[in-house]
Amino acid sequence: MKWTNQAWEKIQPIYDSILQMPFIQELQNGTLALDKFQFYMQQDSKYLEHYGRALAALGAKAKDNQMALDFFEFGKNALIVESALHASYFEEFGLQPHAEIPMEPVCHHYVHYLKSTVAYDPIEVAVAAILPCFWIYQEVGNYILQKETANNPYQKWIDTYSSEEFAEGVRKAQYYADLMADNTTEALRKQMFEAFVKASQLEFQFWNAAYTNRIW
Ligand SMILES: Cc1ncc(CN)c(N)n1
Repeated sequence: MKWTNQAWEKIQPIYDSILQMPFIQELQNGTLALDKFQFYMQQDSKYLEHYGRALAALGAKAKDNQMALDFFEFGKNALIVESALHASYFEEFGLQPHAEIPMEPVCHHYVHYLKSTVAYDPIEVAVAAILPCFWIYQEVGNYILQKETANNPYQKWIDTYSSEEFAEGVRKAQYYADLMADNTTEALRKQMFEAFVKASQLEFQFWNAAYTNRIW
C-alpha cells in the first residue's frame, strides 16, 4: 500500500472529526458567523505568508531540480492564488490589513512547527508535515461541494479548495511524499507518519481556534 494511503488511514478519525466540527458544518450551510470567519481569514492570511516561505525553503533543500521548482511553485501559489482569495474576503468583509494582525496561539504553533520541521528535520519528514495542508483542504472542499447551499457567502472558499487547479497541487505533493517514503528507511517512514498526524491535528485546531476565539 502506498505511504499516502497508510497515512490517510492514520488520520481518518481526525478527518472525521473535522467534518463534524461546527465551523465546517456551518461553512457548508453558509450560516457560519461572520466574526468566526473573520478570525479564521485573518489568521489564515498570516499562516499563508509563513507557509509559502516554508514551502520555498523545502524546495531549496530538494536534491532534484524538478522537485525544487514544484515546491517553489507551491509557495508562490500560497502567496498569490490563496492570498488573492483572502484579499477578496478582506475587501468584502472590511477586515484589518495583514500587518496589524497578531498571530494567535494555534496559528503561531502551526507555522513554527512547519518552519522548524523544514529547517531541522530530514526532507522526508518535512514533505509529510506540509501534506495535510494540501490534502485535508481538498477533501474538505470536495465534501462541502457535494452538499452545496444556494447563495453561500463562503462559496469562493469552497470553489478554491475543490478546484482542479488545487487538486493538481495535491497530487504532486502526494507524489513526492510517496517517492520520499519509497526511498527511505522504516525509521524515517515512521517519523513521516508522526509529522503527517501532527499537522492534521493542527488543521483541526486551526478551525477550532476560529470557532472558539482562541487568543493569547
Ligand atoms: C491552516 C491552513 N491549512 C491549509 C490551507 C490550505 N493551503 C490553508 N489555507 N490554511
